[in-house]
Amino acid sequence: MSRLERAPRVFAELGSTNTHCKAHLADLPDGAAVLALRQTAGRGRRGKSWADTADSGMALSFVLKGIELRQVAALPLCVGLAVSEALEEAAGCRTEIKWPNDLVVWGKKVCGILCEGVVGEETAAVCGVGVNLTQTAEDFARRQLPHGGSLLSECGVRLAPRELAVQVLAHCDRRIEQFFAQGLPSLLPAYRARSATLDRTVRVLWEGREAVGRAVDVGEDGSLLVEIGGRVVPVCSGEASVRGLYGYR
Ligand SMILES: O=C(O)CCCC[C@@H]1SC[C@@H]2NC(=O)N[C@@H]21
Repeated sequence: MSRLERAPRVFAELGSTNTHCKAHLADLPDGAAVLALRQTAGRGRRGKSWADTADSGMALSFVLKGIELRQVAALPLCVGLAVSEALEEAAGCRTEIKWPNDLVVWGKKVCGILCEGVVGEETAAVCGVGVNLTQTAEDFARRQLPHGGSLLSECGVRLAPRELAVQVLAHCDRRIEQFFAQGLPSLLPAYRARSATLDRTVRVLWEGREAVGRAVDVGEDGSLLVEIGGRVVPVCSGEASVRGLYGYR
């Protein structure tokens, strides 16, 4: 029995699939999935925008109801792993995971994930997945996104959003079931094996301060463990921004 809808509800245009799911949460069942063929006000992490995906990307969100708030913090890693696996299957191209859940190929970001907790009568999460499908290097250069890439520009593969969404939902379903049954620690070996961050020198920015250290592991709660000045410090994704010094943003 699958929890996530296998065939998403398809809209020709939405502002943001995440915003749509949050606004219609009461009417959407647990596991509902929404795909927009064009997104006019896509949202990214840390209040950033996620550019229009008309004909060039996949904008997909799904709803998880009855989730505990503490689980929402670890969910992005689970979804990042699942989408990385889905892209490998669909595009035949290995994506690495930049902690917590940006997916990169050759250091270029091809997918961003935004998981948001919603507190109401019952706690829910809305997870949004944006995949760059067909943009060219020139498109990213024009938009001043030197670290942006697409599955076409980095892997040479042209995928259609509807078909990819079905594969992404199948992989998310499997990993989310594991996440709820066995917890994040059971996913960490597979997550670590795809990490673009571990064993790298990283710059951690939080509350206006900056420190350079080495990313040594991911904790059981999903925090990044960074060795700074001989001490291992857990960094939570909600609190700090982590940038790799080499190879990726
Ligand atoms: O890298 C990021 O900052 C996260 C980007 C998440 C983009 C996706 S596209 C589908 C869903 N709807 C949104 O408005 N955002 C997410």
